Amino acid sequence: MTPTEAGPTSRPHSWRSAKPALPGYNGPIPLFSFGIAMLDPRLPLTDLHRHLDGNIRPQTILALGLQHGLSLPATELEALRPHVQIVEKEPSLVAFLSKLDWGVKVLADYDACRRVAYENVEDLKLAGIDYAELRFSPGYMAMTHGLAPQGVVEAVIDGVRAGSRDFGIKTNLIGIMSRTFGQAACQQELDACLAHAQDLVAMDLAGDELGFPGPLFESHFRQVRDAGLRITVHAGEAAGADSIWHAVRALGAERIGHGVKAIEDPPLLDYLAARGIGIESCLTSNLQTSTVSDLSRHPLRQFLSHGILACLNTDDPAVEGIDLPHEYQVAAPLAGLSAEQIRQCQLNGLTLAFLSPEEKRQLQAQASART
Ligand SMILES: O=c1[nH]cnc2c1ncn2[C@@H]1O[C@H](CO)[C@@H](O)[C@H]1O
Ligand SMILES: [Zn+2]
Repeated sequence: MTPTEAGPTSRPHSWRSAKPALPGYNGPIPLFSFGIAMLDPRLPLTDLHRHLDGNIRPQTILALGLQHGLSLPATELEALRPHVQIVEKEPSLVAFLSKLDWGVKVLADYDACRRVAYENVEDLKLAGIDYAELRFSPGYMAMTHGLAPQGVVEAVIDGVRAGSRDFGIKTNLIGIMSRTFGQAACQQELDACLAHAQDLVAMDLAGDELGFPGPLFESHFRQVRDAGLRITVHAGEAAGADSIWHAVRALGAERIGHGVKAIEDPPLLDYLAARGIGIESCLTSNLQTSTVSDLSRHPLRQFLSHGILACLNTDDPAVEGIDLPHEYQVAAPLAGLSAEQIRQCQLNGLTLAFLSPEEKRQLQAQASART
């Protein structure tokens, strides 16, 4: 794929699904989402919640499958697509997550991990993103072919660093513990990440929130805090507001991934707003996991009007068949956000980034300088 000149409003690249990936998008799209730029080019565009291992291109899955002689459910792109991309709303988070599996099943060696990490940065460029925090689960990426999680961490660092250099995009990495595989597997992922703590900005907990609740991971996050890494936790997506309370009070989360269920607990809304705890919203993902039944019912606009620092992000863009411009230009208007609230999300992305004040100033200065 050749990198193209892509501004923030460029169309998704051709390997994305040709049509909107969702039943929810077949309805009318508000007129005001056309013709009015929902992205402010004078502000940096950030994606703070983006799984690198949930953004493996379908073509790359095919290519790696062929290269390593693996048997895939299909040998052509269009036939493979329904196995690796959401084509219909899934009934649950766990059903949605199974769509990520083929992407990691083709990671047969460290070069494959390096390749997908590198391509992830090219995708940022194609989407017009200025800064991203790419998160990944080394154990999940390692498990099919018996790779060492620490080797995966090294390959991902290497690939993302090369991509950042070649495509000129600022990135940071967040390590994920995949709760779905239990406490011991998470400890292995944590050990692999902490061996390279200087190359990561934060740790996260992702996967099956209902089956593996936060209290199982308190000792893990004690180690994360001791290592001086920042903390974001997936919470209030499949489980309720209690899961968010636990993430902020017991695990030390400064940001919450999704946090949709906070809307059920007004004192929690007050708490998040008062403490400046960010909510990393991922609108299309929340629709595709059936966390919300319809984007018009998504609580993001209420979070914003409550003064919570919420921002717009992708989650697993290749699996969802979207990228960040779609979230700003289509999903956010469908979720009832005003143009001013959408701009506030863009601002909040910079505020919430795991960057120093000086790095934020630099990103802002670069955006201000473009015409
Ligand atoms: O929306 C999500 N909610 C919870 N966990 C997720 C989501 N998307 C991906 N993962 C999980 O993150 C790890 C890979 O980075 C895997 O554990 C995957 O299941
Ligand atoms: Zn996520």
